[in-house]
Amino acid sequence: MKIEGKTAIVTGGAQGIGEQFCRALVDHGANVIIADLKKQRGEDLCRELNKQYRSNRAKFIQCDVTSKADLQNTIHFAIKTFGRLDILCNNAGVTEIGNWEKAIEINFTSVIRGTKLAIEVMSTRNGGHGGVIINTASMGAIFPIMGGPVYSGTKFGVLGFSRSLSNLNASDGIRVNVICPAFVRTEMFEASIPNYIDSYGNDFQKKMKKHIVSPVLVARGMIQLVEDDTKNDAVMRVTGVRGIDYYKFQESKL
Ligand SMILES: NC(=O)C1=CN([C@@H]2O[C@H](COP(=O)(O)OP(=O)(O)OC[C@H]3O[C@@H](n4cnc5c(N)ncnc54)[C@H](O)[C@@H]3O)[C@@H](O)[C@H]2O)C=CC1
Ligand SMILES: CC/C=C\C[C@H](O)[C@H](O)/C=C/C=C/C=C\C=C\C(=O)C/C=C\CCC(=O)O
Repeated sequence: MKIEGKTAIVTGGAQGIGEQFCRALVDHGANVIIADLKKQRGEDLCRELNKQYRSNRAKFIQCDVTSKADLQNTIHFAIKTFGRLDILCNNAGVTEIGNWEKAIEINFTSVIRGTKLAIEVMSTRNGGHGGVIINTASMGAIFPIMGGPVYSGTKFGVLGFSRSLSNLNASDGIRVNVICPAFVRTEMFEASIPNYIDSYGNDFQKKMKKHIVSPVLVARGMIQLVEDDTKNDAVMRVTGVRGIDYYKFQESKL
């Protein structure tokens, strides 16, 4: 997909990995809806991007992904503002610390709901332009995480859900891909270090140093998944040891 002129929504776009997704998409000429709970950070990023690119291609909308109405409102805002929706990054996520049920709602249920709502407007069967949906999982969707069993469960869920939509490319013109970053130094990761130390020992930070990746590299991977029309049902890894590569699963026998 040529990104220039297309319209993207990034949930959790106000900071961390999502912020770099928004920066990369605007840099590639997209209109970007920054959807997040964090109004001040989201509006500040929006202002900064529009100033930097002398454009009005970034918009912020306050959105709680656990609210169906907020997700619907975000999608309608994209279409009302830019006339189309081509790219959805279901990126918002939290750790399970303090509220594992909420983590399931945000990391898994909301990714399902956001995907289904976007399909309705993007599908070529409904007069849409087709497009790409990128769901942010984690290397914790490939490897179990002792420090976050529910978190890892939500990411395995995102992986299984997303991979089960591979038929949409042929039927609806929508490619669905998954991005699995390793450790990225963001607020979420910093908050999880005590859990990791409890589970993996005091030398966790030393052991995982080589596994830290930059959010800018994750955004580069996302751009690759959007631009490359051959990428459907792709599971991209973004890791310190291998950089950007693709995880190969055994082919289904069905
Ligand atoms: N940091 C890491 O090591 C890794 C993170 N990930 C995933 O990447 C995604 C982004 O994580 P980070 O940037 O690290 O986290 P972060 O905590 O820095 O940013 C998450 C963003 O999501 C927003 N958010 C949280 N709940 C929300 C809700 N209910 N509605 C709307 N927005 C909401 C937050 O306000 C924040 O702006 C998450 O899905 C996370 O699971 C995946 C692998 C590694
Ligand atoms: C608890 C949630 C807190 C914050 C976010 C998590 O840290 C993040 O989502 C989890 C990351 C988990 C990473 C787990 C393993 C990473 C492994 C590697 O990067 C090694 C890469 C490849 C090894 C296999 C191979 O060499 O082919």
